[in-house]
Amino acid sequence: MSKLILLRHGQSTANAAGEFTGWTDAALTEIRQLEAHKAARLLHSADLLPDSIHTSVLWRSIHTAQIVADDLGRSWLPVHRSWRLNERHYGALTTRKKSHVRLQVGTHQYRLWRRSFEAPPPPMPPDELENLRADPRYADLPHRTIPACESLADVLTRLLPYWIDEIAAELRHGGTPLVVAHGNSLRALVMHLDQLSPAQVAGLNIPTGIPLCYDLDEMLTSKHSGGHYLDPDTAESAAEAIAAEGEAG
Ligand SMILES: O=C(O)[C@@H](CO)OP(=O)(O)O
Repeated sequence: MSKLILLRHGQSTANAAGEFTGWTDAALTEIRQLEAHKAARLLHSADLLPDSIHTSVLWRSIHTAQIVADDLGRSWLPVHRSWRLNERHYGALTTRKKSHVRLQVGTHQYRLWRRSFEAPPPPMPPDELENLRADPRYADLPHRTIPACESLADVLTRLLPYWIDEIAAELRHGGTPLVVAHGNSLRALVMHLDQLSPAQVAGLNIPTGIPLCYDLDEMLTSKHSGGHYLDPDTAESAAEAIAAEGEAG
């Protein structure tokens, strides 16, 4: 049996401000760095010690992973980074306030953009996309690989090769990888692991800073659908709060 640990980065400044973040870099709020420290404590108490770390190429995932590794006394862990673990590219919604978008386009469209499997948000304007494509962290990628926006289906498509080639390969060799990623890249991964339907994934919200653990058999099938959060009560209320983002007012 293998163990997989998933962790959404600690709450970022953009999360706190109620903005769509996507591929922009947002720092962890000072107070929310505590979430990363708490995640390490939970892992330590559960005796769940990762032997490798996978992050996206976005700061909030990189910084959270570093705090967790340091707190576990495992700063030496091998770290693998990939744009394939990035947050969903929110296109033209990036940096916009969620509540403003909902008021502008209506609740139905807002929810479709935010949580449906198929609906992509409107594309990022060409000049902003050019800037993104010029970012050195994406220098090795063909320009057409950097999208102007992504649906959750697009995220799943770009994430699966990394899951198969890197994370699943490690699990098959008995490793315990810690994947520190984002609300929507983790929704896509959980959808794959738990074989969720598009309707089911629409209701799935991943809280920040609480490790979600999966026990997987040799076929990498989960023993318990949904895995288990190391702090289930907090995870439940935090997931409800995330579902409600942008809905008030
Ligand atoms: O802003 C974003 O990129 C994500 C969270 O990281 O937001 P949401 O939960 O609304 O998909």
